[in-house]
Amino acid sequence: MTRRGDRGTGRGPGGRPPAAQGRARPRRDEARNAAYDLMRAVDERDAYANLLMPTLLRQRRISGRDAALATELAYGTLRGLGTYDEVIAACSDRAPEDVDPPLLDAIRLGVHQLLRTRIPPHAAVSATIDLVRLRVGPGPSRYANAVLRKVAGRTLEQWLEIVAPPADEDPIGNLAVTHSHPRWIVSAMRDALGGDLGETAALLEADNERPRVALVARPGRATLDELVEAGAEPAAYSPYAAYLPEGDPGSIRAVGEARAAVQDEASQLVALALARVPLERDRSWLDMCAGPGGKAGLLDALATQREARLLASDVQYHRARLVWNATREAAVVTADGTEPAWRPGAFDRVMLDAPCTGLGALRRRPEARWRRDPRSVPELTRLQRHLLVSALDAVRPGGVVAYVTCSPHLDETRAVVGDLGDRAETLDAREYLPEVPDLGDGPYVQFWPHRHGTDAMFLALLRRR
Ligand SMILES: C[S@@+](CC[C@H](N)C(=O)[O-])C[C@H]1O[C@@H](n2cnc3c(N)ncnc32)[C@H](O)[C@@H]1O
Repeated sequence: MTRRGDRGTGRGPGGRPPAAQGRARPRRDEARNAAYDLMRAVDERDAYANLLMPTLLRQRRISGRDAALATELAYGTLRGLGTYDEVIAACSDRAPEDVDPPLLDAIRLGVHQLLRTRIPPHAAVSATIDLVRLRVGPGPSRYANAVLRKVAGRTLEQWLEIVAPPADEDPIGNLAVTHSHPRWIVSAMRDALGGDLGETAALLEADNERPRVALVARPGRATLDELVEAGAEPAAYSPYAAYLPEGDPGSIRAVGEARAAVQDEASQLVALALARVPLERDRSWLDMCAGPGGKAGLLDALATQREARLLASDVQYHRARLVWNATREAAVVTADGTEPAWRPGAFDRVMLDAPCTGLGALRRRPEARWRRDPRSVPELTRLQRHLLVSALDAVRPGGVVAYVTCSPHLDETRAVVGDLGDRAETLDAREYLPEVPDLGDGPYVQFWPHRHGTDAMFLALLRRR
């Protein structure tokens, strides 16, 4: 990382301190410095913003409004940088990719403040210039100043009129720039939404919102009332879900004791749908890709209530350990689902929550959309098909497999479950979630952030013939 002094001495020509050049000594703003450090860690070390931010705030003892500001600035800038780079390009004689990354990140932070926050423009510019002087150097601050002053001359809407391709000529490009998503993701979302561009725009907008914190009360181990007493509000669909408007979920007793947990509502509902399919024999369940254990935690609780047993497995040891912590009665193993460690036909129900691009959870990981690579899709779909064949081998004839992805990409969803021949009967999964509206045309279920306030999770229920 470029540190103060790497690029400049902090002193003006002739050894004069910067204050002597007509500008006061730059002020160190803790919130903006934390946001900036987070962005640099994402760029340089492939850090996960949502994992690093709480640590960074704790280490620096940043709390309250400053913590909220640092988080908003960092996450908002990471989400919005597709739009911001187009604006920066229009205000500079250098393309963003030719700007030194530490300087570019600082300018992006400034653009975010100017175009998407209520911070007064003069404060946004001067705070950013201070940040550049402190962290990048006095020379680059002149360039940053020139760019930001141009950016400040227009609103976001006015800039979009200039920098976004016209919607009638290039609808995907228009949505990509307007809502700050890579083009290939916009195309994939549009396809999954049946070509509806208006709905695609609503989805992309929802991806730019921070998701609410959803909790699950694992049945038989915690109650919704317990979560409500701790300040949560019952959710719309899942009988086990509540949303926590504020506060640290870890401080809720039931969460601390693993009787409840943080879990997206759609994740709860796909597990519930699998458990709801009526079966004559119902003793033995498998969660094939269980780490870190969100769905396994709920399946384990549901299985225990009806005296069935769950085997939870993951190919990675450290993820299997997390499953161990999330479950109480389940047997947990480290195993590759494509090379089964179990007898064929041993299970009545199998959950296959397959590794995927995660395009359905972009709300949660501000930088994820820029990290995903469309070239990873064919490799993932090969693995998904392989795991699905294995899941169908693992379930007994008449038993049921839930194929789940946290991605609505058609290659990972319909294309994987659509060519099973006569190995399996596809059930209408919507019938097992009657409380949830707008799940699509069936027989599959597709959750959406803009429709349900959940991740964009896909579910197919397949009964082995
Ligand atoms: C989408 S995540 C599962 C999330 C989990 N079901 C939950 O609700 O918390 C996919 C998991 O599949 C695991 N995985 C990837 N390849 C696998 C394989 N060949 N066999 C078993 N697990 C695999 C990954 O380690 C990852 O933990």
